[in-house]
Amino acid sequence: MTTITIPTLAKLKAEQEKIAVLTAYDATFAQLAADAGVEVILVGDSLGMVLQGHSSTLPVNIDDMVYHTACVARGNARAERPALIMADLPFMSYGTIEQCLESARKVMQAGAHMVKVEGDDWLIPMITSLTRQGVPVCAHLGLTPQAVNKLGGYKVQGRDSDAADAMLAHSQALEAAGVDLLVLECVPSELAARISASLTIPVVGIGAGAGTDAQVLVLQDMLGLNSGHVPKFVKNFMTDGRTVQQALAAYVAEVKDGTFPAAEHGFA
Ligand SMILES: Nc1nc(=O)c2c([nH]1)NC[C@@H]1CN(c3ccc(C(=O)N[C@@H](CCC(=O)O)C(=O)O)cc3)CN21
Ligand SMILES: CC(C)C(=O)C(=O)O
Ligand SMILES: [Mg+2]
Repeated sequence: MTTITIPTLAKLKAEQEKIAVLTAYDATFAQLAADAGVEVILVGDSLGMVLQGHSSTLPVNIDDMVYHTACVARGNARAERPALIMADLPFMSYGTIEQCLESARKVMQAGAHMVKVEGDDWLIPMITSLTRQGVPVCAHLGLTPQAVNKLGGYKVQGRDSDAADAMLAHSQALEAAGVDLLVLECVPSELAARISASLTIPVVGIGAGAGTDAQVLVLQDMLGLNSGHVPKFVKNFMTDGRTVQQALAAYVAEVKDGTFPAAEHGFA
């Protein structure tokens, strides 16, 4: 079997097969995730919270992302069927075209196959440039953790009808600008389903209900390693005496057959 590519993901959406995404930040878990059948590994800037112990993703810098992307790329390469590696561009590393291209160059040269950026319309010049340079892009809408200070907390987004209409319009503009994938985080399930149905590109949900084309969770969260407040969208798969490998396989199976997410993992 060959590595997962952008066209593979588009084909999975077209064939209505759900796509399983997980974060990983190191070689061991990257290989385990790929071997469990995860199609996309996200080297998320959530590593600032999960690995570094910060209370937001803002302290993460591009060198952190390069280091963890390189670790993940080495583990992923040992998998029987490597996943597609997506790397978050961290806070304030993509505000201008020049800075965005330089940040993307660093993570792509470290082994990423795609970059992810948080934001709406304002990203279009950066997306256009990345796309022209051959860099696949994932956009991230809804709860965008890098904007936590503006949003006033980790809260569900797009609840009123104006915000919902704006999110749909932004997602369509981002697709038209060339993005290959879209993450929707903490968005009412009905809105996320409406956006997913209106786009050709796959939509990845986290706290966005069962109507998206793909699901993502933070690896530690789905292994039950969460401390403190556990977000509503998290499900612990490390149950029933499972090994880590079995928990990862259960996650992939439940995403594929639609068992996860259940209604209780989404927002109205
Ligand atoms: N371990 C971990 N898991 C994540 O999913 C995650 C991170 N870290 N770090 C970066 C962001 C931050 N995320 C978060 C953090 C908290 C909530 C949360 O508590 N949400 C409330 C919703 C409140 C409302 O109704 O508006 C919840 O109860 O789920 C959501 C996303 C998602 N990301
Ligand atoms: C939660 C996902 C979507 C993310 O951006 C991250 O892990 O950083
Ligand atoms: Mg992130």
